Amino acid sequence: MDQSKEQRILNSVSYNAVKGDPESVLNCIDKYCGQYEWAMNVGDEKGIILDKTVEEADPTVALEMGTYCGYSAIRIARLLKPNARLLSIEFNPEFIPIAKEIIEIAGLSEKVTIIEGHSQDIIPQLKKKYEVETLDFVFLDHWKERYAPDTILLEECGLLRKGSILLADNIVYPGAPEFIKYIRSNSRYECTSYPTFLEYMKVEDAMEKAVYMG
Ligand SMILES: O=C(NCCCCCn1ccnc1)c1cc(-c2ccc(F)cc2)cc(O)c1O
Ligand SMILES: [Mg+2]
Repeated sequence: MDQSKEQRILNSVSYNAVKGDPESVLNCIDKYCGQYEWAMNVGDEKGIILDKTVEEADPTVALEMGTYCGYSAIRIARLLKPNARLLSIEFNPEFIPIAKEIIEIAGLSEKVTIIEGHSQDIIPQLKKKYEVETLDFVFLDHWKERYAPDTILLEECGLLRKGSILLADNIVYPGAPEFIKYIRSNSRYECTSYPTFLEYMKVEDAMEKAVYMG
C-alpha cells in the first residue's frame, strides 16, 4: 500500500532531524512541506504568533485541538516550563501514531498527551478523566465549524478561568466565521486579530487571540 503524505513527513523527520532537538524537527517539517508536499501544519510564519502567545500565557495546562502530525504540539511543548503539560485532541486515527513518533523524535513525549476522539466528547471528560482544573491556554486548529461550539463547551464545563488565552488558526483561510461572530460579540472575551499568511503559501490568513475575562 502506498505511503501517506503524513508517513512521508515522518520519514523525512526520522532521517533528517536531530533526535531530541525540537527546533530541528520543526525546521525539517517546514522544509519538507515548503519544498515538496504542502501540509496543514501551522508552519513557521504563523508559528511565531503561536510561540509569542504561548510565552504570554506561560501555561501550566494547555489544550490543543487538531494534533495532525504534531508540529504545533512540538511548538507549544518546547516552550512549556517543567511540570507543565499539553493535551492534544485528534480525531483521525491515521495521524496519531505519526504524531506520537514525531513528538518522540523531538524529545517531548513526556509533556504531550494525545487524546483520540471527538473534541465534543473529550472536553466534558477533561476535569475528571484528565485531572484538569482549568486551561491556561487553548490552541484551536481542528474542524473550523467546531471552533465556536467547542469554545462554548469549554465555558460550560468550567474549564476557562479569568485570563485563559485562546488562539485560533485559519480565521481567514479556510475561515471560521461563526467563531469570529461568537467571540467578537461576547463581552467576556478580549479579542485580537493577527493578519498573517497560510502555511507555506502566499495566501492571506489570520489568527485570533481571545482572552477570557470570566
Ligand atoms: O482543516 C484544517 N484543519 C483541521 C483538520 C481536521 C481536524 C480533525 N480533528 C482533530 C480534532 N478534531 C477534529 C486545516 C485546513 C487547511 C487548509 C488550507 C488550505 C487548503 F486549500 C486546504 C486546507 C489549513 C489549516 O491550517 C488547517 O488547520
Ligand atoms: Mg490550521
